[in-house]
Amino acid sequence: LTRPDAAPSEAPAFGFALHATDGTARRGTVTTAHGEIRTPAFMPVGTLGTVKCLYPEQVRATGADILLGNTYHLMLRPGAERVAGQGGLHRFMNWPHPILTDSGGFQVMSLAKLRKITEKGVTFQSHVDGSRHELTPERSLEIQGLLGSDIQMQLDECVALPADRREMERAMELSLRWAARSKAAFFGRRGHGLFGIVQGGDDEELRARSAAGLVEIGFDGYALGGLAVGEPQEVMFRVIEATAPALPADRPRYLMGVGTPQDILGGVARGIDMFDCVMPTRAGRHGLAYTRYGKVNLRNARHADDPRPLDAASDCPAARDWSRAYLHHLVRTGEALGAMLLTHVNVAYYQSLMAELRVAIETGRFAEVKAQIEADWARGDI
Ligand SMILES: CNc1nc2cc3c(=O)[nH]c(N)nc3c(CCO)c2[nH]1
Repeated sequence: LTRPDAAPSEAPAFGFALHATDGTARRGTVTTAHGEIRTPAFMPVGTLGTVKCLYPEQVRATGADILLGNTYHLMLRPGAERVAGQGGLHRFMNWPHPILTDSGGFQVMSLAKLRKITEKGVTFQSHVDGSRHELTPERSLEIQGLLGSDIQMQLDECVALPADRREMERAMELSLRWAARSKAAFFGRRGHGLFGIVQGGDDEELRARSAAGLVEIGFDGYALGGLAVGEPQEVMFRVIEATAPALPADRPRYLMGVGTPQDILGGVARGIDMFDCVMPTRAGRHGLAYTRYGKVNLRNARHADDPRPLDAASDCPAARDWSRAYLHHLVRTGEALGAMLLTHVNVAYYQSLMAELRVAIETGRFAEVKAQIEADWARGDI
């Protein structure tokens, strides 16, 4: 792995290598200035420069190669220039491995107040203190550069579904124009990549136009945006099936904001390489555990006298070394250790799922492993 303080000249060039495919499932490696990412990969979300309730080394020990940070949140607190002054986000949060930052557009639309979208960019009021801010494709990349993230995302406009076709077309075409401005503004230090984001809602023709437009501009990777915004799973899968084949096979494909273990399994099967979702971390803080046999709600009184760990076979200490009775007690009393242990359980489960899928694709057993995973989920936690 590259030293976190590697001088730009020593950093490896940004790249993607495809090692194996099994059907449309892909096994690859993304190379960045701060190290390699084994795909299919799940990125735990570290919105404010922390994966909530976990130490960075715990996150690393679960098998995570890359974290996600957010331009919107970090530009408001503590400020991009301040993070840069502290040596950048890797140093600031003591995570010397790859980081991907989202561009802020999605978070503005879902969090900020008084948002206004123009050709230039988006203006908004902070949800924290009401202060006014502007994000343009150029300023978003300037912020991501100050943070020092290894994979930077273009500023885009994501519309909630269902939406009418004109609205999806307008946002898709604006995002494409912003993609071109992002490419022009991106000063890609060695080992840092810029991803374009496919929009177009649930309309396959709009998605095809967006993908073709992005490929024409040329990016280091391509994200599928505008999904996991309220549409049924089968709509999401249909959009992936229509879009993935239109993207270059030799570039990473990132499905933004996805998802449940079931969404991820279906996304990997359809050719997606990278995922991010707040689900494992957020659920952990709410007493919900993800295990190989499905979800377990530790708030439920049925666990009050259960001496068993969540998963005795897990290599995650939080799933192995404490009883359900104890976890139930911590959740019911609102003890911080409850959120810490269940976040650890969930992030470790998501990483173990990705590791199992990577091996399955390498060994040509993806269909068989997928069926076994789905059978374990159906069996449920007993
Ligand atoms: C939870 N669902 C979700 N859908 C998304 C869709 C988008 C999108 O279309 N564009 C950008 N820039 N980010 C997105 C994000 C944040 C990723 O964590 C999404 N997150």
